[in-house]
Amino acid sequence: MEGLSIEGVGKRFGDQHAVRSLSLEIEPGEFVALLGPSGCGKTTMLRMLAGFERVSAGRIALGGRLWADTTHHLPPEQRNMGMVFQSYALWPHMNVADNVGYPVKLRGIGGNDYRRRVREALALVRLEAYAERSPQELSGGQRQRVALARCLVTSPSVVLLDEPLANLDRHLRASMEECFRDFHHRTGATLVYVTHDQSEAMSLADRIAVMKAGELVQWATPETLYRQPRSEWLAGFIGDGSVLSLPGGTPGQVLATDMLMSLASQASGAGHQPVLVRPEHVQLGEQGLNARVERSIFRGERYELSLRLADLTPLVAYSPRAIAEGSEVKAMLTQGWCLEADA
Ligand SMILES: Nc1ncnc2c1ncn2[C@@H]1O[C@H](COP(=O)(O)OP(=O)(O)OP(=O)(O)O)[C@@H](O)[C@H]1O
Repeated sequence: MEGLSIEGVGKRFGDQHAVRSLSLEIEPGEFVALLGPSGCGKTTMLRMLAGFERVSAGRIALGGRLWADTTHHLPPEQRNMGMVFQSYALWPHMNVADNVGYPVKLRGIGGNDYRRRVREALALVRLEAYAERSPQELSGGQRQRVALARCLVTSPSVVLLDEPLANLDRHLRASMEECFRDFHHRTGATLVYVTHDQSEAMSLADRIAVMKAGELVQWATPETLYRQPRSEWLAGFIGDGSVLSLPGGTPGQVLATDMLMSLASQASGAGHQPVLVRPEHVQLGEQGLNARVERSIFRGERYELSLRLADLTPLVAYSPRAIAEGSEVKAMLTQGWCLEADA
């Protein structure tokens, strides 16, 4: 298996930079998500990987094989990659088995080899019993599994997925996430998965490239993105939490309780260092900063509280029990993470 290498890749449409100098070294068999808000350039990056768009700068290679640079462009069918779209793109006049077998037929493979490959691909997505059905007779999740089977029937070393769960309801998304995990585990293919849904990216990917306005903001594991997001913008994009402006600390520094409480109690909006405090690092009790409960939302296993500190800074906390809205509480901050301020 070979790694996918993206070096300084850029894409311009006229004057507009859709992607700027993006570099990622993706390990063989890694599950990677490109995550970011609408318009950040993730689909354009995926289309350059697929070979549907040319690169305006940089280079893309799989192992030792050059896929694209500014003078060279390997066409999609020579890249040994498969692609899954949110629209499924199944042929309505073909049954499930014929849809799955189509790419194999295109390669001139027939007979027993053809039938074996289709059977194995359908087994991988657990749809053997649906081989004779037409796509219209399937649910959205089943159609997406057919699209997955069709993509892996040619054993690609790289699979590109463009928001594959966007058309599915919440319940189905959860079970399809399991299907992708299983699919990744069984095939060992390198997966590049585009999504704007941070919880989907966090639960699926080994590493996530977060993009904003065409640029890479951070390339890290889900745990690192959650615990050590680089910037204020990223902290707001990933997970729950509050950002306090404190008069001390430097970006990349962890603040323990004493230091954090000392800075927070002198803050009163005077600080300039953004500090992320996750809800699990806010303890309600006998001591701490004075806060007022503005909203309490029941989340099943806990209550999510929106607090307001005396200097009016909002603070999110969790509580195992209900606390009435309007109550006065005391909040201890047990850990903070210093962020880069947004420009
Ligand atoms: N063919 C094109 N011609 C001109 N501009 C384009 C083209 N394709 C994309 N763009 C622009 O490039 C930017 C990035 O678009 P892209 O589709 O990659 O973003 P995205 O992050 O995938 O967004 P979404 O989640 O909404 O699909 C956008 O501003 C878009 O308008």
